[in-house]
Amino acid sequence: MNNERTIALIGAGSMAEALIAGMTKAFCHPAHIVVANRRNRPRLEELARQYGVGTADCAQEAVKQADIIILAMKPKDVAEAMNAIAPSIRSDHLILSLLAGVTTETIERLAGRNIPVVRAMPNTSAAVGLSATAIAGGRFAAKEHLEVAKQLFETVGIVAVVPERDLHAVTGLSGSGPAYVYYLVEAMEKAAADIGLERDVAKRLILQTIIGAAEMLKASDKHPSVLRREVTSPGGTTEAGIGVLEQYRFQEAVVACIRRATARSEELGSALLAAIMEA
Ligand SMILES: NC(=O)C1=CN([C@@H]2O[C@H](COP(=O)(O)OP(=O)(O)OC[C@H]3O[C@@H](n4cnc5c(N)ncnc54)[C@H](OP(=O)(O)O)[C@@H]3O)[C@@H](O)[C@H]2O)C=CC1
Ligand SMILES: O=C(O)[C@@H]1CCC=N1
Repeated sequence: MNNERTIALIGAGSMAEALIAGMTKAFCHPAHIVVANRRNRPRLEELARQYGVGTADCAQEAVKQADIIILAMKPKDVAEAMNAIAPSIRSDHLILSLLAGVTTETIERLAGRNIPVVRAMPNTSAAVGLSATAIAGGRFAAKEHLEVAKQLFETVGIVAVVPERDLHAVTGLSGSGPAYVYYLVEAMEKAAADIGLERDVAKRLILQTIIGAAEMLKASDKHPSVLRREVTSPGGTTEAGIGVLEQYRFQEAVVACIRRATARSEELGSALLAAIMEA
């Protein structure tokens, strides 16, 4: 908790909350965080009550108090938000953008000045200190800015520094990734109900299965296909089950899913840039 910088979070949604939960455990005292949103005042009060963070009546007020500005609104709302805060942005500010698809160049344009921007793609597991985050620096981000971003995101999980062009793929893979796992769990819960297992028992068994498999992947240097084969007895139950997944082209579906999410990140970024250039 040796960070003394004040952080303004602009946006108070799921990702902002995941970061607040993680940062207040390991990065900074809640008094060093000030949160602003567009209009949902009860949401700010809820975050203040739960985490002890400060709140601001508007984004501009939050920015004036801060050393680091974290952009945590949806990509479609960033132009409006940046218009409001641009007059209060100082050259010693560091902007961290969490926005899917939006390039550092777009943020620099919206800021209207040569400002250090670090683009980050965390995921909501930041709330429990287990985010998989990738970061990339913009044109005016020095080594020290990337280092600050790395330190901040390391308090909520692991951090990879990547070339900015890779962030679309990271978004499709690990930014959206927790949702794919939750979707799998939803399906396992439906199946458990279908085959007559009691709900709470099934929930416990599914959770431990997911945690156990993740821990095995972490602890062992075996390829996932080897770990899978170790579960699969010839003529046994797993082989029968995986055969059905193959019929449904499960792996192809996952690859297509991640490709589509990656393409969507590119679309979000280019649509915003086109709108800014037109305005
Ligand atoms: N959710 C996730 O898993 C991840 C999200 N991201 C990125 O994080 C960003 C936020 O996503 P998420 O938390 O899910 O979004 P949410 O919809 O949950 O929250 C968006 C927040 O932005 C606020 N907001 C909107 N417009 C403005 C504005 N003009 N000024 C100030 N605040 C504003 C909203 O306030 P109000 O409610 O008052 O309108 C709301 O608090 C996105 O850009 C997304 O791409 C990145 C990684 C993972
Ligand atoms: O769905 C989204 O657009 C955001 C970005 C990554 C996860 N959620």
